[in-house]
Amino acid sequence: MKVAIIGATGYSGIELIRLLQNHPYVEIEMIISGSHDGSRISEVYPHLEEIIDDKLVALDIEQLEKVDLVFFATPSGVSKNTLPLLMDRGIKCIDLSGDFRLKSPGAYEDWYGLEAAEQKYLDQAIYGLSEIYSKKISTATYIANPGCYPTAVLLGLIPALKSGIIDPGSIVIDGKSGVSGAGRKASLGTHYAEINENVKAYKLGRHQHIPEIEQTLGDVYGEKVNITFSTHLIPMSRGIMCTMYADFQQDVTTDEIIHLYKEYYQNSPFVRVRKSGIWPATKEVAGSNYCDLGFLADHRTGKLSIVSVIDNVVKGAAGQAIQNMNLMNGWKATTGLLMTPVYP
Ligand SMILES: NC(=O)C1=CN([C@@H]2O[C@H](COP(=O)(O)OP(=O)(O)OC[C@H]3O[C@@H](n4cnc5c(N)ncnc54)[C@H](OP(=O)(O)O)[C@@H]3O)[C@@H](O)[C@H]2O)C=CC1
Ligand SMILES: CC(=O)N[C@@H](CCC(=O)OP(=O)(O)O)C(=O)O
Repeated sequence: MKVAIIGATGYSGIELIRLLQNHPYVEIEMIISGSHDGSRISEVYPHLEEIIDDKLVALDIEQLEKVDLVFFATPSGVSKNTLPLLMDRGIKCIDLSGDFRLKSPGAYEDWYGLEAAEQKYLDQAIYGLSEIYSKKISTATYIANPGCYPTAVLLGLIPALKSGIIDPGSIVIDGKSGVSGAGRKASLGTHYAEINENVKAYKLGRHQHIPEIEQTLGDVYGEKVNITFSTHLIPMSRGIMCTMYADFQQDVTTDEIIHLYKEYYQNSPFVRVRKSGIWPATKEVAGSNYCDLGFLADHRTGKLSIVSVIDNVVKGAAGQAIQNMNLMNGWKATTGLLMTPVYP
């Protein structure tokens, strides 16, 4: 199958290229770059020298008719204009940005501060949280790939919420991300001296992933769910940890919770559930498509704690996008994605 990548020189684009090198059924036909067209990809990223030397090309919608699927690895605000042109031509797309995740144009405009795509285009995109919506994804033509934090949060919360164990009104999420989550473009907030030996809270109460998480929790629970979500930037390159807290509605033990999650994810090879007392760490998923989960049912406080870790660029972006491409094509979800995490 032939694919194209738009926004290839960003962190998610380059991760798509790395992962697709090992995919048995995919050939990268076009690597599209607005900033470096005419250069070789290995000139922009020397670690690819003698591995992949393709020339970067400028975007040309007509040329995309040659490929079977297009990945958008562009910032929010780009695909909402370009992806509808591909929808009109029936070309399969997976969008890694936030442009097609929210079903309400008003919510997108409120949280992203940008004009939304037309409703008829938003309606065609399926939210690509692979483990939860695999059936819908298998027949989809257009995928809105989830955000990095929502992937970690939703995989951690959904089984407990659906089973009625936790009070949906009591959910508090503490999220921490490595700096690659902010993309490759330099900025004051991600400058070395600002980040090194520092931890910063940011976007409290106004993070664009709040409506995305609430939309999906509401969908699986059947009622509106509001969350408290606090995000922090920490001095590492890759990785997200979300620690979540919620009040019990039922009397359950940690072992019962672990049993529930193991059953829920028994056919989900990328979700790994830790034993009681063992907590997942970001290094344990680095460079891989795994989401690892740990649990504590604390009867002293009446609260459930859930720890969820992913690699933001893999399971939080390029890896999950490839998992979705696999599901869309009827291939095994793990095709090309079974890497052992990089440790240490
Ligand atoms: N980094 C992460 O952990 C995650 C990122 N995402 C989402 O994936 C998308 C890409 O993120 P990421 O790779 O981190 O971002 P980067 O900033 O690293 O890269 C984005 C790339 O998009 C292209 N681009 C930038 N501005 C424009 C523009 N105005 N019009 C068209 N193309 C543009 C550029 O590539 P070129 O010049 O080659 O065209 C740029 O390198 C974003 O929407 C992000 O929110 C989602 C989950 C996790
Ligand atoms: C560390 C950091 O800045 N992370 C980004 C994640 C952005 C992202 O990937 O999300 P969208 O695709 O929804 O834009 C943030 O918190 O906004």
